[in-house]
Amino acid sequence: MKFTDRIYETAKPIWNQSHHHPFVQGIGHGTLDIDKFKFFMCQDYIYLIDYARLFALGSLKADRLDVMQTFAQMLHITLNEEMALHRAYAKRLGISESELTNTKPSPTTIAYSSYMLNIAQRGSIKELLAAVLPCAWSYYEIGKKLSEIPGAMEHEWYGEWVQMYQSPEFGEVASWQINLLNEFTTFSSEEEKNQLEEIFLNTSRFEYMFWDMSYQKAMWPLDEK
Ligand SMILES: Cc1ncc(CN)c(N)n1
Repeated sequence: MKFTDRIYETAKPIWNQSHHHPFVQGIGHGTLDIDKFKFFMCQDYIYLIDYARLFALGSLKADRLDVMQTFAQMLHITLNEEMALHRAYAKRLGISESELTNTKPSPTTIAYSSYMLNIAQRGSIKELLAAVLPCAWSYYEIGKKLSEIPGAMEHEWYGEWVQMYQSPEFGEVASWQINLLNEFTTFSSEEEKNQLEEIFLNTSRFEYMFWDMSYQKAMWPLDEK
């Protein structure tokens, strides 16, 4: 059994809950409150800035030129293609680019980005891959599932989002990461595999929390006025 098949099976209950979350279902059925989507887009934009840094770190840590190139390509796609979707949405939603970049991160965004960056800075390239993999893989899976809902790809607000994440180009990013992680873990001990699985589960949990945070538009639970 491939290592990624094993961790996919373990994470399935978490991924199922993400898929059935009202935020995700609201995108697919076109019923999501636009203010929640706006909140998500702003938080996701600043999340992606840190997410892109992980690919830069992957390129730095790689000891093979082809792996460096792959990480560099993923960095390019995130900064110039995925984030272009957010910039285009922001324009339509009346959010300026500086407002978008200067979004104040929510506690969940801080926790998720910090966790990933910590793993990427302190850990091995395998740990870095285990941390980023749920991001591309689960979004591709969600995009594919939502694209099967009649009208989801044509929705005036959420159609472009579904189109982007179900696209073969986005699926290729997930496949790159899956193949690399399988290759790098060929000779890993059971102990190392367990550690990598735990990282994969943690970022899968953070993915669920990100949907929920967006649905609740959850910032700090404090009144500072
Ligand atoms: C929180 C989150 N996770 C994953 C992705 C897909 N790169 C994203 N845009 N945002």
